Amino acid sequence: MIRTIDLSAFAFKDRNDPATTQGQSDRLAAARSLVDACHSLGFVKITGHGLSDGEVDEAFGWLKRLFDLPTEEKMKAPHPPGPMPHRGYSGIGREKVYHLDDVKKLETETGGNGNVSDELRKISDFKESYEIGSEHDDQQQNIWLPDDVLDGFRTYFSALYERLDEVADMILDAIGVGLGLDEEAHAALMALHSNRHCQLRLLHYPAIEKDMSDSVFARLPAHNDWGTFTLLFQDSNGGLELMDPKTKEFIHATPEKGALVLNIGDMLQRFTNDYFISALHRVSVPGPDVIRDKGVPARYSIPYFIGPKPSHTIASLPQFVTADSPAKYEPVRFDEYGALISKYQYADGEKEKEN
Ligand SMILES: O=C(O)CCC(=O)C(=O)O
Ligand SMILES: [Fe+2]
Repeated sequence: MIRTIDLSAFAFKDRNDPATTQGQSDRLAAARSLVDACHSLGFVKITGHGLSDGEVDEAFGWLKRLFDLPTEEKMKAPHPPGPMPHRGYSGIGREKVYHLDDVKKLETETGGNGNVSDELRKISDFKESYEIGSEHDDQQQNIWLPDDVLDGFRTYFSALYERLDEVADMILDAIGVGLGLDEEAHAALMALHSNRHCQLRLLHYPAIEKDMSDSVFARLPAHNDWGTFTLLFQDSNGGLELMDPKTKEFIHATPEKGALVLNIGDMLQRFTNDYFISALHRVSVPGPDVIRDKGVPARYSIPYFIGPKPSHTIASLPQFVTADSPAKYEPVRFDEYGALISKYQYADGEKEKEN
């Protein structure tokens, strides 16, 4: 079962004054539970994060309006070829999500000559997405729909980015408190979050109709997120599954009103030298029998990916490297790591390079 941790002691400082003894002990208890949950599974549900149900419902209202637009309207903000900049709209099946191990295997099998990208796309992802970053990102500019297509879209989502960024900062701070880090280590932890380099992703997995039971497609294959951690809001239809690292079984993240799902990403795994494990997760498609019987409803989700600035080098914190747990990772630059992982995300980028 996925644990649910209430972080209101951190989110509502006015109600839980950190200067008081009660405020201090409430914060410490919540932070320790959070760390404990991240340590044992690598994912957790969080309530009391500061976003009201109304705010979350409003965000999903925007997603519905966005993805209900005709394709030619959505294509007025097209994601460019290649993985960077990772911004704008990607139509159904365009972006491919995969596990790095699958890529390594295919690269070995083909001796680097075969078309890994085509192989990965034999089963395409039945989803469409829209990627948004900070308006102050110095490396990737946002690609917005013109205002006459969806009035207020840009204003709304650039504000939501900033709002989620505050939540991310609060959660990272809580993790530091829960880990009992000293000032220097806490600062190193907080550097795993750059306000200008996070990513807000809007996702729509269309309904799978009964008559589609003969087609083979994925929604989102099992993968790890490569940043620090990810916060995810999902609609009431569910579908997200995360792997328990001990039993290797996938656990369904049952939707819970008011709760977001946090999953640890590769950078926090490396920073903690495996004290936190990056959570393998997926959105699966039920078998043909289920589809034939009743189909699968559409799913909307909003992940927010937290990461450091691209040039930041992530090294394991010395206190996590011990005789019992020797160093497992070389320091790595975040942008170099990301480039390795996202290489085949957009087939057109690879083709462009070949030509
Ligand atoms: O839609 C979901 O629930 C999962 C999204 C996700 O894992 C991703 O975009 O990396
Ligand atoms: Fe993910």
